[in-house]
Amino acid sequence: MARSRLKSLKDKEKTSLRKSFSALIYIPRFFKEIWKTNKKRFLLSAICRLIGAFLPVIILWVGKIIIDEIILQSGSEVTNFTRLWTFVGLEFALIVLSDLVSRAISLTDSLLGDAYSINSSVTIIKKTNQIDISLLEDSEFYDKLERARTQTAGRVGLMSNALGEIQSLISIATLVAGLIYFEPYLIILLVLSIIPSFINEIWFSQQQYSLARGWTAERRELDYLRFIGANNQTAKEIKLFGLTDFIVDRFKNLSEEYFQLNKKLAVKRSALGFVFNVLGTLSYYGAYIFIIYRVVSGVITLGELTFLSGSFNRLTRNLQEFFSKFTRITESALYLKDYFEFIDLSIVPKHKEDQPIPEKIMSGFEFRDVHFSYPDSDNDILKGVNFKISAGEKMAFVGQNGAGKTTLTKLLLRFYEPTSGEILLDGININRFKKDAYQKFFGVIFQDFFRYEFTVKENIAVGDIAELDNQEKIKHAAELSLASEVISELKKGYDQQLGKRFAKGQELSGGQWQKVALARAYMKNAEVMILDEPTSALDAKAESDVFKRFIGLTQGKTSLIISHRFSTVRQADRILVLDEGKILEIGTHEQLMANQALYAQLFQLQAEGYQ
Ligand SMILES: Nc1ncnc2c1ncn2[C@@H]1O[C@H](COP(=O)(O)OP(=O)(O)OP(=O)(O)O)[C@@H](O)[C@H]1O
Repeated sequence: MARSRLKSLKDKEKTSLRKSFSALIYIPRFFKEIWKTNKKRFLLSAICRLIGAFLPVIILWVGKIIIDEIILQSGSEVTNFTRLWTFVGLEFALIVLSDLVSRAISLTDSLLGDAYSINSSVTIIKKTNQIDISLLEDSEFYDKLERARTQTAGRVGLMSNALGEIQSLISIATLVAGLIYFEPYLIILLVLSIIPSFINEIWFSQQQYSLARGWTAERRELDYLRFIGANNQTAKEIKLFGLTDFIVDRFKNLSEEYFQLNKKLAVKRSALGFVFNVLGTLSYYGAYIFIIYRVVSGVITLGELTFLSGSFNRLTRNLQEFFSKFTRITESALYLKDYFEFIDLSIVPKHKEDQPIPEKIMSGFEFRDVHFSYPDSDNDILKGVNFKISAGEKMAFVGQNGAGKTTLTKLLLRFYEPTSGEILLDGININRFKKDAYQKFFGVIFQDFFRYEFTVKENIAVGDIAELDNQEKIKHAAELSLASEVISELKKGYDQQLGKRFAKGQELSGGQWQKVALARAYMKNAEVMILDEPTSALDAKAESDVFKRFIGLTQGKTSLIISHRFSTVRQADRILVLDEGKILEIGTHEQLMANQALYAQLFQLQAEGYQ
C-alpha cells in the first residue's frame, strides 16, 4: 500500500495557501451545475437569501425607532402610542418573516442538495465506466476517484455555504452602511478585531485539507479494514481464523496515527481561535464603551445606541461567520477541484480509431509478437506471443496458475494494450476500431464474474441489459446454462432477490451462482464468446452438460475457453499451452498428446486422478 501520507504537518507536500485560493475558480462552474439541477429551486433559494440579507438591518432599525419612541412618549405629557404599537407590530411581523425565510432557505437547500448529490453521483458512475480499466487499477488515480466519490456530502455543504456567503455579504454591507452613517470610526475597530481570526481559520483549514489529502490511501485502508471487520461475507473466515484482534490492532494503529495528527491540529486551532475571539470581544467592548460615551455626551440617542451596539455585535458575528464559512468554502473547493478534475479526465482515445468495424469477422484474430507487463510493474507477463484464432474456431487456453491466460483475453478485449507487438482483427490492428463498438463483438464470463445482489432475472439480463423485460429470452438463456434448474427451486423464481445484503435475499452456492452467471453469456448473441474458467465450481456432470451445450450452441462462432479441466479442454478445436508468458505448444488434442510435452503430461496427471 502506498505510504505517501503526511508524517507531520511540516511535510513538503502541504497544500499551499495559493492552491487553496486557486481552487475557488471552480465555484462558478459548481453554481452552473446546481442551476442546471433545478432552476426554480435555485431561484427560490436566491430570492429568500436576498430577503434574509436585508432583514437584520431592518429589524435593528425598527428596534431603534421603538426605543426612541418609548423615550419620546415617556418624556411627553400628551402621549400617542399609535406609532409605537405600529412599529412593535412591524417588528413582530419581521421576526416571523425572518423565521419563515430561514426555514425556506434550509428546505430549498436540502432539496437542491439532494438533487445535486444524485446528479453528481450519477456523473461519477458514468465517468468511471468510460475510464480505462488500467487507469482504475492505478492507486493514485483511485485515490482521486475516492475523493471525488466520498466528498458528495461535502459538495452539498459547499453549496449552502457558498449561497449563505453571498447572503452574509449583503447583510454585512447593509450593517456597515448603518455604522458608517452614524459612527464611521467603528469600522476600523471592526476590521482590527476580525483579521487575526480570519488568518487563523484560513491557515488551519488548509492544514486540515493537506492532512486529509495526504492520508487518502490510508483512509481507504481504514475503510477496507472496517469493511472486512464487520461484514457478513468475511465473517466466516474472521471468526474461524480468529482474525478480529489482528484487524482491530491494524485498524487502531493506523487510525491512532491519524487521530494524533488531527488532534494536534484541532487543539491548536481551538486554542488560537479562543485567543482571537477574545480579541474580537475586546474590540466589541471598546466599541460599546465608545458608543455609551457618545450617548452620555448627548451626540446620539438611546435608540441609536441600541442600533449601533446591535449592528456592531451582529457584524462581528457575521464577519466571523463569513470568514469561517469562507475557509470552509476554500477547503471544500479543493475537493471540488478533485471532482472536476475527475469528471474532466480526457477520454480521448490514444489511437486513431478510424477503421469501420466489420459486420462479421472474416479471417479472425492474430497476436503478433505480443509482449506485456501490467502498468507500474516490471514483471513481463507475456513474452513474445504469436498465434492466430480463425473465425469460427474454438480455442482453449491452458497452463499453470499465473501463466498469463486471463491476461491474453484482457488484451484481446482491449482492457490493456500490449507493451509491444500487436493484435489484429482481419488484418487490422484492433486499436484502430472504436473501442465500444469493438467490445460489442464479445460475450464474456470472467473467472471472477460479479455476483450482483439483484434479482435472478436482473442477474441474467446484465448480459444484455436492454433485454431486461424480455422474459422469454432470459428464460431461454437460463435453460441453456442450466440455471433454470436452480431457479425452479427458488421461492420467487426469476424475481428472487439474490445475496444476503437485502431483505428476503437468497444466497446461492458457488456452482449455482456460476450457472446464473453463465446464462449472461447466452443473453448476448455475440460473435466471440470468452469463458474464463466458467465451470470451476460445477460438479463433473454439470460441467460436461454445460460444455456440450456450449459447443453445440456456439457452432460457427469464435470462442475462447480457459479451463483447468482437460475433459473440457479436449473438446476445443485447438489448444494453446501457455507457460510463463510464452506459448509452449499449440494444436489439436491429438497433436498435443502425440507431442508428449507439457499438455500430455498434465492430461495424463489429471486422467490418473480420475481413476
Ligand atoms: N491487474 C494486474 N496487475 C498486475 N499484475 C497482474 C494483474 N493481473 C494479473 N497480474 C499478474 O499477471 C500474471 C498472469 O496472470 P493471469 O491472471 O493472466 O494468469 P492465469 O494464467 O489466468 O492464471 P490462473 O490460472 O491462476 O487464472 C500473474 O503473475 C499475476 O500476478
